Amino acid sequence: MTKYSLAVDIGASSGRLILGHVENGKLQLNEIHRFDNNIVKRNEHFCWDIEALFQEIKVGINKCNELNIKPESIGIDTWAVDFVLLDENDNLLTDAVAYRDPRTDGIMEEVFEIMSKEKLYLETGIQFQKFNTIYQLFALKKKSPEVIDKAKSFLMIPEYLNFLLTGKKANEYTNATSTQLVNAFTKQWDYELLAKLGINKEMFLEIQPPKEVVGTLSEELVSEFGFDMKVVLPATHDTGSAVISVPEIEETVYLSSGTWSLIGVENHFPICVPKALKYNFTNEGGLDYRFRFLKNIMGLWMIQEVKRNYHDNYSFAEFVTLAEKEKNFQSFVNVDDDRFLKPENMVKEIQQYCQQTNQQIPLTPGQIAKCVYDSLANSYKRAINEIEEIFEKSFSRINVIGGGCQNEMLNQMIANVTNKEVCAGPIEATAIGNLVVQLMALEEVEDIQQARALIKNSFEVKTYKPQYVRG
Ligand SMILES: Nc1ncnc2c1ncn2[C@@H]1O[C@H](COP(=O)(O)OP(=O)(O)O)[C@@H](O)[C@H]1O
Ligand SMILES: C[C@H](O)[C@H](O)[C@@H](O)C(=O)COP(=O)(O)O
Ligand SMILES: [Mg+2]
Repeated sequence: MTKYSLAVDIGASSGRLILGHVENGKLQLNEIHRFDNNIVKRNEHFCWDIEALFQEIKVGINKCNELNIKPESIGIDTWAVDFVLLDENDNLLTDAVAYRDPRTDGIMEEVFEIMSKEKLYLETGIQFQKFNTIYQLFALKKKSPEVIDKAKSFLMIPEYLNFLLTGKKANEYTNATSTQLVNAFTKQWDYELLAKLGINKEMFLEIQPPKEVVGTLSEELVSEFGFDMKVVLPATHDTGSAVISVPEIEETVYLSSGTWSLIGVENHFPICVPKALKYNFTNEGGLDYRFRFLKNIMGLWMIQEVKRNYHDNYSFAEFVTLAEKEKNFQSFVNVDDDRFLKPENMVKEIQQYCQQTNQQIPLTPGQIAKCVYDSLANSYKRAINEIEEIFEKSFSRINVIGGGCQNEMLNQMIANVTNKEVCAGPIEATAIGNLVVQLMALEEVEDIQQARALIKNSFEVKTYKPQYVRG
């Protein structure tokens, strides 16, 4: 009998539920539900509407009944770093505050007074993003120490959604590493660091690796859906799941291209050398305790905000078409400037940056989009140069995965500026990585090697060769 698994992949801009099963040696996908994921304002903070997200998950699960499919398992992955705290009665003590909220402004520097940046990096190997969980918790402790003291459970977003499904609580390794509170070598919570920060360690649970089963659905949900499922821990950090889907990981730089651009390589040990710190690379956890040596680049968030600024009058595909008509326009912004993390108006922010740097100011939607794409491609080139400097080797291939791999113009730009071959796909890399870990838990797939072979055999990737562009 065919065994189906259900992946719930919620990125920072959109969520999707995708059924997966193996048939004729290929992983067959069926997207059964898709929804927007928008930041909302609550109690003066930018937050995720976690209740709405859980309702969307339930809508998606119920659609299985319309298909007369009862999945064996479900697995949830989302963006990193964000969390909720529960009290002794498992009631929410906090909103699901979003990492783009300004509550962590200036906090990183305060933490460095307790533990130096260098020591923090040597112990955790995690990149310095001002919104890392460590800084969110320190900010919360400063503003509302009573909340931190009352907290009995720390759950990251996928883990809280698992709790709503099962009543069970578990912290998962790949996402836990994004907090900058896990020791890269022990792979456990860094209790000494927590003590120094005055954060109670009791609320952190034993870290579990991907493939573990959290539990099964609550009785209430079984009666609501009409069937039960195993709730499996995929790599619950979405990028952790995405990287599993890179079919040819050796000699490859992956670019997980979605709201964020996560660019890096797969490693089997953490690299915390001074140059990695200087270039702000991270060592986030991967499947089977691999490491994702990567860095965050602002990503397609910028074009998402541009789209919103133009009142959604243009689709993502239309922005590409408009940009292609502006081949002679070329201005660049530093995409990783904090000013682009959550500006009032992205279009104006980009125009102001170009004016302040004495460049041609993009005025049309096509010129704005071209500026974003050119700037992202340049940032990717710089990151790849840094990776090759650290590894003292050249990488021959770039694999773009995620929604952004549909941007053919950007794929070609990346090939041209890096002078490397670009492979694009799979689009739903995160959900695919989520699914294959569930299939491993169900013993349908043996290991990551077999999973990658299955993925290679199941999904087309499009190749882009460097082209000489007339100056
Ligand atoms: N048809 C398309 N053409 C070009 N770019 C696209 C297309 N569809 C989606 N994208 C890009 O993919 C991005 C979303 O990627 P996705 O991986 O779904 O994001 P996330 O997981 O962060 O929500 C969009 O911001 C957009 O820039
Ligand atoms: C805030 C984190 O850096 C972010 O979650 C990143 O790690 C990530 O995974 C983003 O994934 P998207 O699919 O939302 O781009
Ligand atoms: Mg994503």
